[in-house]
Amino acid sequence: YGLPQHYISDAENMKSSSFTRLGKYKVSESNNEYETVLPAHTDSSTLTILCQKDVQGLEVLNKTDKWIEMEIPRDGFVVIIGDVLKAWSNGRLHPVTHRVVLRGVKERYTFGLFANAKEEIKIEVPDELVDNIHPLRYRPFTYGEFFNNYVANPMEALQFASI
Ligand SMILES: O=C(O)CCC(=O)C(=O)O
Ligand SMILES: [Fe+2]
Repeated sequence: YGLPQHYISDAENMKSSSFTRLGKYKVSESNNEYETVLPAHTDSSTLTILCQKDVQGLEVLNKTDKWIEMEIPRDGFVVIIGDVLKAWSNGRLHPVTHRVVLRGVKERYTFGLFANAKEEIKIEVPDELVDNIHPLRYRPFTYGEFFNNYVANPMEALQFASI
């Protein structure tokens, strides 16, 4: 996108509050139907990296609003763009809406790395990503400001900073 190869920002300078999470999803024994165990959402991270053990279940929403079942390979990872990276990239990178649906009674385990900036870190579109064809779409904001909006309204979390 025209950025220098090494773009150093505050968030890159380890001022992060990234975390990992081990997830366990289980359906009730009595339920033989498909069950949505994690509702549709986009991530509040900058970037999420996920792997899982054996049981599939991740689904992503495509451009025509169809749910697509992801097949995560045994030793593979899924990389999901978070809302923050959408703003940071001036709208070039797109956070995918995703959910977890279980189709059997076997529990599903996932392990995720959620890359996040600390609350006080400013998310600001680099000048290189703004030009006549790509006018500035998001004003600068702190991660904390974003997160408050995400909690209040997860599906429109970037609205507050949209220009
Ligand atoms: O467990 C998964 O496959 C997805 C988890 C997820 O989307 C999340 O924790 O935000
Ligand atoms: Fe997610």
